[in-house]
Amino acid sequence: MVHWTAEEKAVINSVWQKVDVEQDGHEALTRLFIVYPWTQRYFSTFGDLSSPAAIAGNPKVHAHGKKILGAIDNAIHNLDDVKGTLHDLSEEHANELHVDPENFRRLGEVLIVVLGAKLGKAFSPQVQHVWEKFIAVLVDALSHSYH
Ligand code: HEM
Repeated sequence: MVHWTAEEKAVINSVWQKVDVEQDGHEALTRLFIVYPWTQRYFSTFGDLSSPAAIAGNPKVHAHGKKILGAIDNAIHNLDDVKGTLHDLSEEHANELHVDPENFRRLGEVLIVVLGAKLGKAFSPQVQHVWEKFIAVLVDALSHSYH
């Protein structure tokens, strides 16, 4: 079981309060598709992803980014049981969507970049350190059904 100190929880929550699930989710998923283009292959139903402008302007990317950050929001509200909270999503990604779990790390990485760009100096090394732990817990929970 993951242990969180009161300080770690406070850091995660104070950053998350500044996040706009819709806008920042859109930015994170746009970044995922541009930085790691092979991740697009799972989203053949999304239509035009042929250029950075097409990706950024695609309404399905917008809607799906919000869904992803909505799930992360749920995990943050349940820090003491991230694994249980994301259990069904892990099953779905493993058994129905067949997403290579390495891609969860990539999503975590672009989220860190989005947070860093948004918070600037407030996203200090200490804050990043706590967020890297959260991302590791998130990736582990989503990867659970692959084990
Ligand atoms: C790491 C954080 C991630 C979270 C929290 C997350 C969350 C979600 C959520 C909430 C859904 C909607 C599930 C539903 O409505 O039943 C979803 C669907 C999906 N996810 Fe993820 N996801 C993540 C990463 C990824 C990655 C990295 C990929 C692939 C590269 C991926 C591929 C998909 C696909 C293909 C769908 C179905 C999309 C559709 O057809 O509407 N996910 N995900």
